[in-house]
Amino acid sequence: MAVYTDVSDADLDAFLADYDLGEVLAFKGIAEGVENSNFLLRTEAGSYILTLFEKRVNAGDLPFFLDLMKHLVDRGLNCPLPIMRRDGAVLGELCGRPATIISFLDGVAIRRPRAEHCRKLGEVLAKFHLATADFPTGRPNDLSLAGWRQVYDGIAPKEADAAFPGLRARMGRELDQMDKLWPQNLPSGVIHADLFTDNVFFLHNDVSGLIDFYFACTDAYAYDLVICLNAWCFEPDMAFNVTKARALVSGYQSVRPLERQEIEALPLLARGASIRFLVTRLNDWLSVPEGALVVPKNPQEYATKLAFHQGVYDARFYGLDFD
Ligand SMILES: Nc1ncnc2c1ncn2[C@@H]1O[C@H](COP(=O)(O)OP(=O)(O)OP(=O)(O)O)[C@@H](O)[C@H]1O
Ligand SMILES: N[C@@H](CCO)C(=O)O
Repeated sequence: MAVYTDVSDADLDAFLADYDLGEVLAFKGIAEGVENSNFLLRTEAGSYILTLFEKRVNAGDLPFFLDLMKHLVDRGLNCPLPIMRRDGAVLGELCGRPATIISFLDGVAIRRPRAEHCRKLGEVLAKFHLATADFPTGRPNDLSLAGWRQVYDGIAPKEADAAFPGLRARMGRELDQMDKLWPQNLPSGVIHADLFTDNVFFLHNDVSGLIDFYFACTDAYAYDLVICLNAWCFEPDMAFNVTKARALVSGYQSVRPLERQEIEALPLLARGASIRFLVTRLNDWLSVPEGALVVPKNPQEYATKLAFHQGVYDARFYGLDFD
């Protein structure tokens, strides 16, 4: 359960005094997620999610995320809307953390996606990229090359080697490779950057909404696509499912065709998308704060995905047809 910060009734009442949401009817910590503290909040006015921003989110970036959600809703993409306080602000402070209330989205996250879900995901991802093309601001990706290195450098070698022998050294070699090979100048814009299965809701076999925009940033569109490829197209035994990959990519291309340079860059981007989650997972695995209710995610999964992509020669491995 991702609850890093306990919120007492008195804290909650003081925070809600700035809102027009009526009496609290229910308030409980949410069992999913690893980044922030999330609570389901039901009041006389409706159902909401209360989020306290923890470790990785910079308070200065929050207006970007919250404005982005409003922009996406204006463009017809279903995602949560930040709820305004009486003074018009959408951000406050609770238990010493930046905190916000967003609308609750109906829908179910699919734990074991099938190819048709991957196709729908591809379509909605491309729509997201088109919808953000006129979003007026950007945010550098602080979890790209320099950011991966920074997280990696903060990982204690002894502890890492005790938990996962040899893994840290392999990661170091891959980071050196990425520094040399990372593709530049690909078509870019605002990307979601964390569109895992728990962040995409489905209803009646259609995508009903997207959540969790707190890694959104400016980066290559194709990088967002391979983050999804990693998160959606491997089986629980880590076998790569090319049918799902083909469905994902063709769903994406039905809305936004990839350029040749993007297709050629996919294997390297997929390696980067693997090391990105590998470094944060290994870091988090070794540093669960005392008292936090969280189940850290296993880094080994992304080490296996990285090894797969290191053996990929070109995008045909992902089910793309090109000459
Ligand atoms: N607007 C929403 N409507 C309905 N449920 C939500 C909403 N926002 C969050 N949730 C629920 O809370 C859970 C955790 O939210 P979220 O994914 O934003 O947390 P996180 O800590 O950032 O997690 P992650 O590990 O995916 O980064 C989601 O999996 C979902 O069940
Ligand atoms: N989606 C991330 C956690 C949130 O950043 C992961 O699975 O490692």
